[in-house]
Amino acid sequence: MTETTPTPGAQRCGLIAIVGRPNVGKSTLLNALVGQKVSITSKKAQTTRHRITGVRTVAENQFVFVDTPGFQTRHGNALNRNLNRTVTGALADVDLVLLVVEAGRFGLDDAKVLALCPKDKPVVLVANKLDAVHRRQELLPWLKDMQERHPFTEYVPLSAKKAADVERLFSILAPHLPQQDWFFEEDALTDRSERFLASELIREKLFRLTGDELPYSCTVVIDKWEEEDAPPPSATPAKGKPVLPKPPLRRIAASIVVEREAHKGMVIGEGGERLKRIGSEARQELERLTEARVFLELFVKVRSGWADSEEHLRSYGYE
Ligand SMILES: Nc1nc2c(ncn2[C@@H]2O[C@H](COP(=O)(O)OP(=O)(O)OP(=O)(O)O)[C@@H](O)[C@H]2O)c(=O)[nH]1
Repeated sequence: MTETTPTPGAQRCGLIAIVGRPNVGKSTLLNALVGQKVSITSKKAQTTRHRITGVRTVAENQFVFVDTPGFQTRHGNALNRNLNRTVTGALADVDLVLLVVEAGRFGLDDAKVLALCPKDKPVVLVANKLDAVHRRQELLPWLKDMQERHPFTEYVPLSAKKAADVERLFSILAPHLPQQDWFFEEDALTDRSERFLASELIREKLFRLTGDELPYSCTVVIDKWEEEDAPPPSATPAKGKPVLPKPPLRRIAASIVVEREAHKGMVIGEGGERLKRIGSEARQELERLTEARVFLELFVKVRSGWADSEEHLRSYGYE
């Protein structure tokens, strides 16, 4: 929702980090806030590994969202150490932190994320999945308990799946943004490249179509990305037929990197059916998002132990 440019000096703009343990609904909230799919949502925990920025401008306020991965508490391997660094790094330079928890619940994992939140910045408690709370009055003692844990700037029970709740969140957050000029054009949505969107989309299809069988440590690497301009309209068009411009073409090759040979089979599926479906669904969505024709080739590679090696992480861009 963008409106007319306000008078200079009245603009507010700030960086907002969305943090929380895995599976509390951070990606769902971000997607609802920025109004376009920039991050993937999945029933599988820990599917958000990248720092993603979404931008939304409402009246004179520009909200710049930084989606951070859940604070990893269970596994100590290099991948997760890397994630924790991302969380701390993302929080160092923001203006506002949204701590997402599930309404009525606050466990050890949530407490660990709260401990990472900066003490000198406003932290808003977003109590998500309100629709799943059947006895609302039971939330009152819980909210009181939360007040005792941290002097949160605001307490916002909501459901990230309800548009009205999400719009209300903007008006709650706006007064906490610093008064400064916008960082982005009014209609900017994300600073992520199409390449990144492509790998995220493939990953989303991968997890959706493999269900719970596949460990979260699988990743997608874009090996080739070629863009061809739209060809000029073909010679003489048939009489009376309009010449429609052809959309540009993207030639993309990507590898799904799995940890074990057995996982490779899961991704490929019987007779290659599953891999075919992952590719075809990702291609269709990419074509819609980029308004280009997409030629997508998918490969599956086994990279044993990659999640444990800092060196591999660097080569896959998890810095
Ligand atoms: N009932 C209900 N479910 C929700 C709501 N918001 C998110 N979910 C569900 O919670 C699950 C996790 O959502 P995500 O948005 O992927 O969670 P996340 O915190 O980004 O997870 P990680 O990527 O693992 O850190 C999904 O199955 C969502 O559909 C909500 O408001 N109500």
